[in-house]
Amino acid sequence: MAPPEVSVDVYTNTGGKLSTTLNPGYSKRAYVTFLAGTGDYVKGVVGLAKGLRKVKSAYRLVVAILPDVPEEHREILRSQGCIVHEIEPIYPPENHVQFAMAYYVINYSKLRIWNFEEYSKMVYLDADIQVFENIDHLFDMADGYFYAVMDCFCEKTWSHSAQYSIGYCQQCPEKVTWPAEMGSPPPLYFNAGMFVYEPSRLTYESLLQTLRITPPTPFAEQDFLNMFFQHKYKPIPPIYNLVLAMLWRHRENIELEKVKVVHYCAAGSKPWRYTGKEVNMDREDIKMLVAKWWDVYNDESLDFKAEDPSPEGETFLMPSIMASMPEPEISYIPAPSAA
Ligand SMILES: O=c1ccn([C@@H]2O[C@H](COP(=O)(O)OP(=O)(O)O[C@H]3O[C@H](CO)[C@H](O)[C@H](O)[C@H]3O)[C@@H](O)[C@H]2O)c(=O)[nH]1
Ligand SMILES: O[C@H]1[C@H](O)[C@@H](O)[C@H](O)[C@@H](O)[C@H]1O
Ligand SMILES: [Mn+2]
Repeated sequence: MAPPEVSVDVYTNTGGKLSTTLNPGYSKRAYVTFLAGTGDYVKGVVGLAKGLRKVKSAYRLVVAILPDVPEEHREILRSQGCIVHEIEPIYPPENHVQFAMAYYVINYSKLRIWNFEEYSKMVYLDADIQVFENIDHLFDMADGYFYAVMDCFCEKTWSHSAQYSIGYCQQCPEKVTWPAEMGSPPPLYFNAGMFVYEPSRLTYESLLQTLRITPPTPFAEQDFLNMFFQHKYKPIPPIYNLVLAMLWRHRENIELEKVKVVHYCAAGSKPWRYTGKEVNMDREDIKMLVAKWWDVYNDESLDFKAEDPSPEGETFLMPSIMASMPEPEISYIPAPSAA
């Protein structure tokens, strides 16, 4: 049976409030990011909030913050229209593991976002991500899966892995094939800087319980989520999370002009720390993408204004329109053959 239509207040990312008759399901969507510490990642979140506004996203940005984020930074985020949601840190079980980056340990706290049950569907985005085109259609994909973009194993951060020492990457599995004597190739592995998921108390509890018996590994919660959602994972095209190393490792897999979401994760590429000195950082495409991030960040017209009326042509999808919409065009990347 169809859910009842009720009148609800919907706050849009552009600051408007739409009081209208809707299927309540559509108001229960939001973007979510994560912020820890007193450092400069807060700039990334501000940039992201402004980026989502620029592309006229219909949904708010929730920021899951650890207790160590200073009040001053929380205030900046609220003044940019973000919903600030404090979470408790999560620590993995004790183990002597070397994380690919020492600070990755804090990322286990991200698991708390499965407890945000006031939302039925969320799109998680790292603070070092920028959205250059509207991706609201990702919320319309079928429930019951975990959607994310396949990662690349070619950078030095992967040097601890078998993939790296063999020279195997799932982005070009035919180039260096997985040695038969090592069994079947590893399952598809996603980058956990961007994903589409459904908050659920049951899943949340299962995540925490599983973590208790799972020793930490170099890519922290990214490895953990890959293991946990292995059978629910559906790859989406790299335009939804351009891991920058793809530009010099697998250029043939990327249509740069079609990219909607850029992930400034390569060493030296965080726009707010960018110097251009690190390896690959003097590339023209990188300079262009860093400049594009700054354009959004510095654009005062994108600052949140609480009194703004909802703009005309807001891309808010009414159920009746939704019904006549074609399915979003997602061409799933085929899995590499197990042979
Ligand atoms: O001091 C910090 C460090 C990190 N973060 C948050 O944690 C996220 C993850 O950190 P990075 O973006 O620096 O990490 P990478 O993109 O290099 O790492 C990748 O691997 C990580 C393994 O823990 C995570 O899965 C992450 O989402 C994934 O993109 C940041 O975007 C930001 O949201 C902070 O708030 N403050
Ligand atoms: O999974 C990792 C991780 O996201 C790193 O931050 C990034 O630099 C690597 O390229 C990627 O493969
Ligand atoms: Mn990141």
